[in-house]
Amino acid sequence: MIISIALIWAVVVGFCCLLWLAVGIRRSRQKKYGHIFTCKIAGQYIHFLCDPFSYHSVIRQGRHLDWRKFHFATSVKAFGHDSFDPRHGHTTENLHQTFLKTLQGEALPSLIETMMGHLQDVMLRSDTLSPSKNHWEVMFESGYLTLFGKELGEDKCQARQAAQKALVLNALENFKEFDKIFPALVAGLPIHVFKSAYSARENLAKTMHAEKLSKRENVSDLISMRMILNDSLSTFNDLSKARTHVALLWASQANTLPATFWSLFYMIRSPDAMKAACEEVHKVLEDSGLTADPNDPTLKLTREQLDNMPVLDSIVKEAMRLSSASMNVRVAKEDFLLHLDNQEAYCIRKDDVIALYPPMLHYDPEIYEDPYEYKFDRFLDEQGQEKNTFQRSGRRLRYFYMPFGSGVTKCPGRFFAVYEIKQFLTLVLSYFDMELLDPAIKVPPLDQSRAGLGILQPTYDVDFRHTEFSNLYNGQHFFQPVYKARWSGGLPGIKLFSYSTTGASLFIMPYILMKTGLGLQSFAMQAAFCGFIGFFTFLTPILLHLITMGYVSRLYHNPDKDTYTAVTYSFFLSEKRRVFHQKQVKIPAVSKVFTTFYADHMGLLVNPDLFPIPHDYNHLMGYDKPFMFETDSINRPDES
Ligand code: HEM
Repeated sequence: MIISIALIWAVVVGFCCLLWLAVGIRRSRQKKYGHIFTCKIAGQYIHFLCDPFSYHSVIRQGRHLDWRKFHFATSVKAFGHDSFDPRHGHTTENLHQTFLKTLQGEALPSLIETMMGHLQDVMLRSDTLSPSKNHWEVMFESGYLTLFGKELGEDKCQARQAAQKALVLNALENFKEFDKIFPALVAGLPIHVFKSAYSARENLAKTMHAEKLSKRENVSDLISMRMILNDSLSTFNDLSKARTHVALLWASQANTLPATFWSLFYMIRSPDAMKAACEEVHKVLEDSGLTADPNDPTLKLTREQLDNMPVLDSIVKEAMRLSSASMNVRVAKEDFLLHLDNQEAYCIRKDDVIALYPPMLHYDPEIYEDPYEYKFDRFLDEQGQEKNTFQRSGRRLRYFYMPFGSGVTKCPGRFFAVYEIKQFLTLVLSYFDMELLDPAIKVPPLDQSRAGLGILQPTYDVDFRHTEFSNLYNGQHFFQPVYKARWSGGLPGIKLFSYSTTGASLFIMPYILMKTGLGLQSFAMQAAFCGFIGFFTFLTPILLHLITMGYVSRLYHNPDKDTYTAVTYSFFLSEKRRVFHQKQVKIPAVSKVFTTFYADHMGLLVNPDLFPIPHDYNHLMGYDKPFMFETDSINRPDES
């Protein structure tokens, strides 16, 4: 049975890739085969349901369909623990109930609070080691500590904290190594084939033995309760128990990490999304009287405050719509008739598999206009609140968004997962000015080798650049720059290119002199040649620097003090910050090509059209000040 399940899964995954690649295959299939089509694989029938209006018939068929068989067998194969299926006699735990109790409802506020604390510690606290800035690391470390607690408690001693961090980063390395081969394990390959992945999984398990976990502090209810139930209701040995915790680590991270990446990537890439998200975060903090101070990162957001962020919600949903590919699988317990929405009935045999593949919905142009485009406000209604109504062929859909699965097997951690990502985005927007290293970067393709397993990862990682706000304004709370140059990312690249050509020309000059014979001729000839080439060699980078030294890549405004911070580039390509007061802004009497205004005698260049809010430009230039007429200075007509 296990082998046939593995075979089916392997073919199902391959099939998903094909579905994905063949654009519009769903519609062509549906036209050709109707609302459902069937493949016979290794003697087993797999029915792919295409019509979203018929999904309900599968999801509510609890009596005829078995969801446990497939899930439990998959978990045993990948993680190597004994079966959770009560029919196999190793445990009587109702795992599903454990998840609901410890991940939803009353369990959420404490999970949210703990996660928020860890996120800020990991992102900003530098009293221990250099804080993590890579989003994969930040999310893994914070999520790991939230579920599994801290081995060394809240001990603030530097060496202990460093040891703690090293442990978590080591767990991340093991997690990545194991996660890489996860699709192969689900497809039925034995883990022993992959030596490094096997030892990675076992290393993780070693850290999760009961005696290790019991020494940790602030362990979540989920893990504490699972430890108790492992001991009281199962016959699992110690290793098997530890491996069940590895399974939970995987479930809590494998989808959350790529979902966070896509949410951050798409948000930063879309100026409209960024602006709307900043405004929303700003408003929630302001209404709650909260201030994000990077020098004292102790922001707390309640569940209600996070619920009150529909824009962030839509940003996350849209990112997951585009990247999720989780397969919903059920196995028939007996022969029965599956009634479809078009009034037809379909014969299902015992042990047949029924599969729902959400990307068929997520990329359906009849449900989502321009389905391959990222629209941050796709899940917002006209009032800017969560949109819950989607239609197809004029009929309201019950199932239109399914990254978390469906029915009884729906991800029990889904609420926490969305809160985690919203918390992460809120903190990024509050504490950092983040941008893509390459603003023109294309969306990385999805790694289709994981089709069927959840949120797909990008085929390559993307670099972000960030500056902590405290570096700009000693702890003053403020948000995104009021101005961003179009070329802010490209300028260092151009300068670097110019420097490299200068370096290359200096490098090959002696060679040219020797080869052409110029080096052997008179000194005057050599001097003339070197002077001519050298002039252009050095002139270009110097000129480039002189022209661009006042080129403002970003401009921040501190409304409390009415001061500005302009970010420019130095000769050596590092970022330079100039702080000046609005009163120090002087407009040149005659307009200049490379100077828009002088700030404390330094000429700076901005493009007025690139201020998202025109008032910001007017304020900078002092155009919003009232006009003053000095009546004394008006030439009065001669009264005599
Ligand atoms: C964006 C993040 C996440 C996504 C997209 C996601 C998606 C999923 C999916 C598709 C399933 C299988 C559902 C099915 O087979 O129908 C699942 C199962 C599960 N997820 Fe998540 N998940 C996420 C985050 C989390 C988190 C943060 C946790 C825990 C803290 C979690 C815990 C679980 C567990 C325990 C299961 C197994 C449920 C069972 O077998 O009864 N997930 N998840």
